[in-house]
This record gives sequence, C-alpha cells and structure tokens, in this order.
Amino acid sequence: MAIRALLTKDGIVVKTQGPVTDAYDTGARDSPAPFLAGCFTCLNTDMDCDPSAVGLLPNNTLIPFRRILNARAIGPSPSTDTDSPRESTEISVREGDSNSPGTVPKHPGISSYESLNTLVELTFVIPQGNDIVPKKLQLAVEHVPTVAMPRSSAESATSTASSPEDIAELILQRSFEGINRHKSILVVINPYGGKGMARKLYEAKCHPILASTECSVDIAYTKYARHAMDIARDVDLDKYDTIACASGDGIPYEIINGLFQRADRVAAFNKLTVTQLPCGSGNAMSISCHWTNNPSYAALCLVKSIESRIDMMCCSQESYAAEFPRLSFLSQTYGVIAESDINTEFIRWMGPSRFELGVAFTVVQGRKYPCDVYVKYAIKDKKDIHQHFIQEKNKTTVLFDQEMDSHERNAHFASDTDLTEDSFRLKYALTDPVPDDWERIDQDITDNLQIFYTGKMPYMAADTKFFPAALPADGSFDMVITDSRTPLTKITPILLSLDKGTHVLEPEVIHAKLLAYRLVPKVSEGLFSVDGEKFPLETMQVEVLPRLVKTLLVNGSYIDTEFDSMT
Ligand SMILES: Nc1ncnc2c1ncn2[C@@H]1O[C@H](COP(=O)(O)OP(=O)(O)OP(=O)(O)O)[C@@H](O)[C@H]1O
Repeated sequence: MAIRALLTKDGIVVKTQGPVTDAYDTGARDSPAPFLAGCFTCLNTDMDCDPSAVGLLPNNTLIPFRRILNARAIGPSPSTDTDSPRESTEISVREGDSNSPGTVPKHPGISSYESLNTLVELTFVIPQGNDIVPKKLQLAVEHVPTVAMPRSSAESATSTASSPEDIAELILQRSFEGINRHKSILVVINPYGGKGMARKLYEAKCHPILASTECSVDIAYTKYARHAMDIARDVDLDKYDTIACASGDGIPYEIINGLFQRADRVAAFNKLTVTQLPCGSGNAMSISCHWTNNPSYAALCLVKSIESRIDMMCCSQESYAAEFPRLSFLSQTYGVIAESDINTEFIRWMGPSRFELGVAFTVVQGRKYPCDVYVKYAIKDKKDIHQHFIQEKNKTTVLFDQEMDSHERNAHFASDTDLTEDSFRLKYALTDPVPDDWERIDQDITDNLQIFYTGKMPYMAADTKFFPAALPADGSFDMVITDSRTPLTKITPILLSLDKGTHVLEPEVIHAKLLAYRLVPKVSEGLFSVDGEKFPLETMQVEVLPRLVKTLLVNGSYIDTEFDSMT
C-alpha cells in the first residue's frame, strides 16, 4: 500500500508509516530498503524521537519544503480513497503550523476538503551521522486543490492542480520558491585540496545531493596550480550559471580572478554565481556563506540558497597592478598572521582550535612589523559600527520576513543586469599620492604593528570569527590592528577570544570599517597574504568594489555572528 501524505503550506505531512529507499542508489528504487538510516523525527526538531519508529516514517512527520530536492509524478494513486477526504482533517501539522495536534488545519483559501490523490516519488534529505543524505519515497499525496499558492507561482496553472504532473510541479514550486531549480553547475575540484581528500569528499557527500535535483552538473579537475584561473577565463557563459568550487578558499579566489580577467567580465559577473563546497583545508567562504563547514549541508545550501551580490576588495601592488589588479573576496593580512599564515600552512599542522591559535600567536607576540597605513574610513567609531551592523542586519531580516514576491526579493539581492563596466572602475590609483580625505593611522602604533588584518567575511577559518561585524554588501570592509607593545596579559585573552569574535570590542584592538587603504611596509623581509595566497612585500593599496560577485547566501545573510548582542 502506498504511504499516504498531505501537501500542506509547510511541506508534506506523512500520514501512514512506510519504509524509504536510498535516493542516490537508483537500483534500490524498486525494492525499498527496509531500514532508515537516520531518524525521521529529526526533520522536526520539536518532535520527540521515537526509537521504535526508526525504519518507518512516524505518523504526522513533516518533510519541510526546504529539505525536498525533487518530486516526480508516477500517476494517480491506485490504493487511496478520494471519497474519504475527512482523513486529512485529522492531520496535525507539527512544524510551522499554529494548530494544536488533533485539530483541523486551517489552510487559507481552503473551501473544501475534497482532495486529489496522486502517486509522487519524493526525494528529500535526511540526517545520517554528521551529514545529510538524499532519500526517495513513494507517496500517495492528498492535495486540497484550493490551497493558497505563493504569489510567485500563483500565475501558473498549478494553483488549481488537477493532474499528477501538476501536483509534482506544485511540490517543486513550493520547494524552490524564488530559486532556480534548474541550475547549470560547473563543479571545479582541486584533487589536492583538503590534504588530497577534496575529490572523495565531493563524491561521497555533495554529488549525491546535487544529482538528486533537476540541476545539471559538469565536473572539472584542476590539473596544476592556478588552473582554476584558466578554467574561469575560458568557461562558456552560455553553458553554466553556477561555478561551485569543491576545494578550500584558494579555488574561489582563482575563479573570481579568472572571470575578472575576461574581456567580457561584465557579462561573466552578471551571469555566473560563484560558491564553495567545503572540501579544502580552509573553507572560510562556506562557513560564512552557507553557515556550515560540512560538504553535504553546503550542497543543500547550493541548491536552496538565494543568489546575493557581495562586495569585493580590489588589491593593487606594483608587480601586477598595471596588468590586472587582484580581487580579494576574503582577506588581506600583513604582520604576525601573514607570517604564520592563518589561512593555510598554519592550520595544516596545528588545527584551528582557539587554544593552539592563541599559543602560536603569543609565542611570536614580541615581533613587530613596522609600516605606514593610510585609510579612507567608512566608519571609524566602534559604537557606530555596532549601530550600522544592527541596521543592516534588520534590513535583510525585514526583506525575508515580509510577504514580498520572491522574484522582487531576489532582484533586491542579485540580478543578471546589475553590473556595468563602471562597476569595475577604481577610484584611487596606486601611483597617485595619498588622497587628502584619507587618514594616516597613528605612526606610533604602525611602527610597532603586530597584526594588520582586513576582511570581508566574518570567519577566516573554523573557530576564527575574526570579523564579526562583516556584512556581505555594505560597501565597506573591516580592519583589525593590534600593537606589539600590548602586554601579554592583555593580548592572550584577546587572541583566545577569536572564536567568539569579542576581540574587536577590546580597547587594545583597533577596529574600523574602510572604503580603501594603502599599507607601505617598512621591513625588508616578509609578505602579504591575500585570501590565503602569498603576495609580495610591496606597497599594497586596496579599495572596495561594491556588489561585484554573485554568490549563494542562506537567507541573503552571512552566518549569524551575534555581533549585535556583543557588549
Ligand atoms: N593539480 C594541482 N596541482 C598543484 N596545485 C594545485 C592543483 N590544483 C590546485 N592547486 C593549487 O592548490 C592551492 C590550494 O587550493 P585549495 O584552497 O583548494 O586547497 P586547500 O586544501 O584549502 O589548501 P591547501 O592545499 O593549502 O591545504 C591553490 O593555490 C591551487 O592553485
């Protein structure tokens, strides 16, 4: 007998128990596996887990739309009884529904409980260990034809779904509201990334999820250092709309810069979305944008998140600026952190734990890195940064809370006509004198500089919330400076608080938001690190280029850093 289910405004509520099959192992489709790895009740955090139900779907389990990857009509349900629609009135919706269990769900727009039963093959993700995996299930879906539709899909014929195909389409529309569910994805895998584990991680944890959707997926492997830059320079814009880097942060950096060096860069950045599947050693982009360092959850974010434009930082140094400046999506650093390379080498042998980070920094805390730093402030005062952060965060929340048409909302975050050649134009030339409206950071501090770190995303590594006030598209980037004369008793707790991000509140830490800066090193040996890549020890000038790159952000936001509640 088919498993009965009800299509509701929050997802699909399973009405009778039944086994599920492994979605990716297509051979299993005709012989349902009798066991369910992972607990279905975990789909509903407010439901009690019933161990006896493992292996079967507990009654009234809600499969939320955000976990649904695909739906396929199989045909009218042979074993369900459309003459007994009163059954559906007994279903209590456990998630996102204010009705208490056992009461009649009051769906807006329902004028009748007459329902159409349709056999649908549903693919959705369930938890399995630390990951999520796709599962397939055949459901006899009872649908109330007059359930109110979201505005974006109201135009379509499915608001009065009457055929099995219509109901599968309706499920897909609700599951991908305002999201392109037919993405054309180029996955770029660095086989050497993540200590050689990137390919395995992608194949085991990401591909099964992507392959279960209606997205198309091509794979390119990087064959040499910087190959991703060449891939991006040559990529066919007609063929793809998304580049997913199954790697660390090095490959997104190369993809963005490869696109930047194209003659048709306006078209490239208007068309393509660049995102990361965290398969490398340093996955700051995924932690910040997908809110996870787990490749399987990031794969779900890839198919479910909305496209948002984020600011870039454009770096110029004498060695390369005349040819092409470099776009930095993550950070630039000089001083202690560049030397110990928090983004790559450092983590490779030490791991990202805050204690080890703190110890490593304090070991070298006596060293100083003299330089001159000139800045064009966006926000200089720490209190104003706090206010700014709260305002910007509220704006994004309002956009998501209000009943805005999903197409309108998406146009706010990113559209395919956002950029023009002007968007790439730099305001400040490296060869010009420092402009009059820039300020020089106190020379007494910069002559004793310990850390200089500028960033556009909140996390620089797992457990390292270096820029808790970073925002995706506020037209500025954050700067943090420390002084090597800060006593050990003060700098140690500061470094040990990097996981919480409260270091920026300390009076010994300079924290500001910038539009641009110029750093002139006054040491004979050393380097800059830009997005984890080594850069030469030369005067570095950086300015923000607002909303240049389309990426995928959960709810249009970076991960919640809780900066607004930090005191
Ligand atoms: N086939 C290849 N051979 C050598 N280097 C490569 C190859 N493919 C990519 N690379 C280089 O590997 C570097 C790191 O890439 P990525 O960020 O994906 O890895 P990671 O695991 O986070 O970092 P790391 O390898 O430093 O631990 C990049 O600079 C890239 O140019």
